[in-house]
Amino acid sequence: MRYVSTRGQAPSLSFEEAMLTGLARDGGLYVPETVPMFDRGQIAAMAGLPYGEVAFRVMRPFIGEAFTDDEFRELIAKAYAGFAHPARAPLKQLGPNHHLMELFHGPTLAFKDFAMQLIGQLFQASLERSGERITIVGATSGDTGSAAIEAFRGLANVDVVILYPHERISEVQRRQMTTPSESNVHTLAVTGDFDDCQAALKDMFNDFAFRDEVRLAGVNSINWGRVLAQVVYYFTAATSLGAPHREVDFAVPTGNFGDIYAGDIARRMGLSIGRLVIATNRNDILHRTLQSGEHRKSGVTPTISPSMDIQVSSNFERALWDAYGRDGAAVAQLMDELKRDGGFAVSQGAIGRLRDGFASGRASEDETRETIRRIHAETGELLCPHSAVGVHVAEGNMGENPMVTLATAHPAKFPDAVEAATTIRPPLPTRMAGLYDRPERVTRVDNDLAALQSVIREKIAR
Ligand SMILES: Cc1ncc(COP(=O)(O)O)c(C=O)c1O
Ligand SMILES: N[C@@H](CCOP(=O)(O)O)C(=O)O
Repeated sequence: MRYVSTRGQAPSLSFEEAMLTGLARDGGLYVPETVPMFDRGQIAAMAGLPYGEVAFRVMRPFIGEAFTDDEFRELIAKAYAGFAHPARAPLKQLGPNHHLMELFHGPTLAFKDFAMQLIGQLFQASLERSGERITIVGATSGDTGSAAIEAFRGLANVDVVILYPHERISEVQRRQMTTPSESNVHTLAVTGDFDDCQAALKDMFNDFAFRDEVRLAGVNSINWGRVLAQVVYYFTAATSLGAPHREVDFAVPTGNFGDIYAGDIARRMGLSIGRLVIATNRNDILHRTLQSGEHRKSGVTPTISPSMDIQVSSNFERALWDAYGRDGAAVAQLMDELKRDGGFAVSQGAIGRLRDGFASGRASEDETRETIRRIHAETGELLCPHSAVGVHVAEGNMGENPMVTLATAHPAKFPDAVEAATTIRPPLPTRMAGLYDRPERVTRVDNDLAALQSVIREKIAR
């Protein structure tokens, strides 16, 4: 299995190389050259298997020679051992044809743990073999950062540097990143919004001298390994609801487009997914794109679902690459226009293909709060605001198929929003007791590439 860049100019790589490389050297994202397909029998056989076994079967065809079967099984087992629910990604019924997939039982209470815990294991195994030392730099709107720190803290051959937008994440998210005391963890509060942090991260990857000097690696969903690990739970959910014998729809709270893109990969592997519904908050560039055919940035507006306060949706580039018939030159031109002019018109053919694969909707702040209140009153389930955006949009897109909404974070990560909607303040799980008592460690940095690079050099020179 080889991986190629969405911009067509970087060398193709193996799974392990693509995982350690992060962003391709032409600025593109790595994607598998071909997507392996399962037949109906192989998919039917996954129903009811333990999560780790489905993870092995789904991901194995993508990893090539990087790990033996035994090694890979062991790394998967270690990755999911710390999850608090035996099913890992349990389904709950919300209504007659509507299910919620709870993806927040990992160590940092967000769906990011599914991929980050595994990536942590894969990186460690790979670095132990090579003896290399790397600097992971990540941009976060709150959840990726805490999951990355949890996965990499204390490792001897890794520094992990996280950029988050100052005052634009919840207190729990901030404390998860600023209270770990390990000396290889460095948290930077950057002036600006998540898009600024992600743009700075990509600029660092495109500065080859800096990239090579610090041996830069990335664990945002830029990294194909992140997307791959998120493909698995589409299989566990759909097969438990009758796939491959019937279709299942999914509604996905969406920001950087990594999670829903993983669903698209599952569908291309042969899983009977009907519609993939993009659910956005007021930062609705993806919903507007599907409606109008025009992909155009507007400013990022802070919302009660801060992890989705994103307008430059990194993985949409992967979907465009597919929609433009895998034409790297066309994608490179669109990305230049996005950077230079703030947007571009999607071609007729490409927007048609995107509309065939994806539906979309958005939730206002009031709709999000009302959904949290109503679902709690009707079912007893407390939703985090991101999951509530998903449920609201799912309800407007119900068809014949069962609908699964992805619950992407635990309500206790966003206690203010949940309390405002329900009067209930969701407590943190006991394993996180003490989060409010520990001292915080964070460095304020301006949104300036040279300033960020200089702070990173300082932090890793220990
Ligand atoms: C809680 C939560 N929900 C949804 C999303 C959106 O996921 P994606 O960026 O993969 O679209 C994020 C951030 O990524 C998140 O942290
Ligand atoms: N919402 C994310 C944003 C980064 O997304 P990623 O999937 O590309 O890492 C966050 O919580 O940081």
